[in-house]
Amino acid sequence: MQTVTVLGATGSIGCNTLDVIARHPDKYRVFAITGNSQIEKLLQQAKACACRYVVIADESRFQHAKHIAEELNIQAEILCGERYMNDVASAPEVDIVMAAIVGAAGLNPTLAAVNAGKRVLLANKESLVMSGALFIQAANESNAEILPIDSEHNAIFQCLPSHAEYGDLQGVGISQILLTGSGGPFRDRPLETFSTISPDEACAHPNWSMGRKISVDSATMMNKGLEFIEACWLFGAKAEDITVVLHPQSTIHSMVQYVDGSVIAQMGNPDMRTPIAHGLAYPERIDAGVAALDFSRLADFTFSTPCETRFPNLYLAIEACQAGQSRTTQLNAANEIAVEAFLNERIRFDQIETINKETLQRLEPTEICSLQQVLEEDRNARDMAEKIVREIS
Ligand SMILES: NC(=O)C1=CN([C@@H]2O[C@H](COP(=O)(O)OP(=O)(O)OC[C@H]3O[C@@H](n4cnc5c(N)ncnc54)[C@H](OP(=O)(O)O)[C@@H]3O)[C@@H](O)[C@H]2O)C=CC1
Ligand SMILES: CC(=O)[C@@H](O)[C@H](O)COP(=O)(O)O
Ligand SMILES: [Mn+2]
Repeated sequence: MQTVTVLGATGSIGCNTLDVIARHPDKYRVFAITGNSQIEKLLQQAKACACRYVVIADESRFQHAKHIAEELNIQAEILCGERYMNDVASAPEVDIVMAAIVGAAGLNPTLAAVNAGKRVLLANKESLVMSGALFIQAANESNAEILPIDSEHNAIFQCLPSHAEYGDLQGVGISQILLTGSGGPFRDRPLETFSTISPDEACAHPNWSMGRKISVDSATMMNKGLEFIEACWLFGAKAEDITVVLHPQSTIHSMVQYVDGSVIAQMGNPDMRTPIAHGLAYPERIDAGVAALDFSRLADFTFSTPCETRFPNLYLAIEACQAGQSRTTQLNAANEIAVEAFLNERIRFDQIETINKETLQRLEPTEICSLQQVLEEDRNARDMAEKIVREIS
């Protein structure tokens, strides 16, 4: 029996994780779940999975949560604040931690799990983008097992040879990692209408059902940019080892090309329960509740190169990746502020790029050697991005 903590249980990945776990009561038991604003949903989840602890990030909702827990007769202990999120991510009873908090808020609890040497199912890509070298170093020191949950990285992981050494892709005959992206909802939308895109339109991803922040990132293709950086850290790849390929159907989740001309792809229906089940059970396989791919019903199967004019955020992220850690920390922070400002209708969709680019232009690259420096860089870039939002809105 494996014991699991789910960070970000109320979100899209969190719900899918609890769904897969519930299919295997003989294999997994939930130790703790965490959430932020969706208190009733979180407590209903606690009742259903019979976890020992529930942690609420937002302290202002604690009393309300205790009240509902009493009403629902919930046995779990209700805790509140980041300290307890870190505790349930690192507790000795825990074997596996699903890191599915969205954005920079996920960094500290995810690192707590890494430092405690857990099997970490990494959905929170922002933590690697913010702190890549420190994150990987922490995992090496604690022997934490980082398993990629992001569908592309999970696919790449499945396509790599098991004897691949971190940082030596060429040594096992790999010539390219082919990172696929759908192009989101605006792949074919006339560019001159981008200024009128609404938050709901941006969140309507054609293939995946996801939280609002990552959905907007998919629409700008910043998601693919963050994934480019994430792939570099996860697989010890250099920017020139990775090519982004547009594949609108999201049937192939990514590929690895070898020097002998072979290309190995991982395919499946677009359902995050597949990578989640893979991470939970690795190296075994368990039922994820996902329908088998029906090749007789696959209509199109197409590939192209993403256009820089349509998707400038992707290229901004690749440039930041080449420029080093402080630039990706700054870009991630600016993008979180920009996406939130767009979702709150303070800026237009096409101004997300303006905020991201302008923030990088106004800040200098710095050297990052500690977590404290990561958090300082993140803070500075947020302040700068917020200033620019105020200037243009
Ligand atoms: N959804 C997907 O299919 C995929 C997601 N990912 C990555 O996984 C992560 C989660 O994405 P997704 O599930 O879509 O996001 P959601 O927005 O659906 O869920 C986010 C979760 O984080 C919690 N949360 C939000 N803010 C805070 C905070 N300040 N402190 C603590 N917890 C907080 C939310 O709590 P509450 O809801 O209670 O407010 C919720 O549980 C992201 O990093 C995303 O990039 C990667 C690949 C695919
Ligand atoms: C499901 C998942 O992993 C998302 O990150 C997905 O990749 C989003 O689709 P895009 O390829 O449109 O960004
Ligand atoms: Mn992805």
